[in-house]
Amino acid sequence: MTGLRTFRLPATVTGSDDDIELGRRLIAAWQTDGILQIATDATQDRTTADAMAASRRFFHGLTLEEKLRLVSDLTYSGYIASGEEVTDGIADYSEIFTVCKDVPLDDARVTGKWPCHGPVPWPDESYRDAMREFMTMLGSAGERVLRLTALGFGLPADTFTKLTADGWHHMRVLRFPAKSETTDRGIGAHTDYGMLVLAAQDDVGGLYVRPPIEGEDRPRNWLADESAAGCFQDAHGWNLVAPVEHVFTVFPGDVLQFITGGKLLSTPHKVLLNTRERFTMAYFHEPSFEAVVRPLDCPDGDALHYGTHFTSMFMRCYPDRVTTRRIIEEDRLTVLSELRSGTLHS
Ligand SMILES: O=C(O)CCC(=O)C(=O)O
Ligand SMILES: [Fe+2]
Repeated sequence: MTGLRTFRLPATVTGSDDDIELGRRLIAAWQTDGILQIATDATQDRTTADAMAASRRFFHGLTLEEKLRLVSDLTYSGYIASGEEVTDGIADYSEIFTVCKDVPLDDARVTGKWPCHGPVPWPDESYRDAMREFMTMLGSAGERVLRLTALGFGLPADTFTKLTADGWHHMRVLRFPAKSETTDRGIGAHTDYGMLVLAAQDDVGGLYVRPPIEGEDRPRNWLADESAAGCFQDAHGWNLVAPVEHVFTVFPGDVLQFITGGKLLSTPHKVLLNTRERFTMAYFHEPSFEAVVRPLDCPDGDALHYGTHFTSMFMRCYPDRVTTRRIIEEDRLTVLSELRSGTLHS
């Protein structure tokens, strides 16, 4: 795909006429292309390059055995070997390090057996610091994009960011091998789960997105009987996100589709392997784990509990992981139902 729209974010979003106009243009870009680009400056490019270098060092420098030790039965943070993740029941070939909120063992949510809560099994401190800095940078952009988006819809600037205070922001640091004679599957078609996906990729290419298509019904991925996993996988209508320097890409996730009643759609995407290995980092800007989200134009409508959505999606992607098994064995889903009904607080 050529010519994605590229925008420059203001340092702060005050609600000025320029902000409102920019917000409208972001919305229009997503409604046409499903994805847009944010221009980066030299400082941001340096932070991205440092994180990419840490990612290469990790994936290339450690043996498989060393990487496989970086797993936790408390949190989905940590290493995911090629072939371990499944999308729509089919193995993906990405090799991943996932970073979720780094919650210490003595935190009440960990001792209280909240699912998905625990310390990140970092490979080392320099990797941790590079990833944290990159996530903080994208988090700042994510907050501004959400404020602009609210303004673009004619809503108060904090409509979405009210939900992202103490957000369950997380990231997937990915390496894709070169394609083989037997497969070019990277990751199957899916949508991501929260507000926004902000990503930086290297120069190889392999990500495809599906823009909104007139008359095409999109699954509501948060419902137990509707799934975006595998949807439209082999259909026409996918566009390559060509690698471009000095930008990161941004598209909406499931929670924005839910909250806007489908005015913004959670962008389906998939990854094909290329002729060279590929590195990318996808950061997810999310509501807090405890957030209960309601559609803007139907405040009495069904609610979406973000922590429940996150937990179900990760259990679906990693059915055999120790983390999933512990959630089931210790009945940690009961904690989620208590959180949903408001009988439990952090
Ligand atoms: O490889 C990419 O660019 C996107 C990866 C992705 O979709 C994900 O990690 O959820
Ligand atoms: Fe994704």
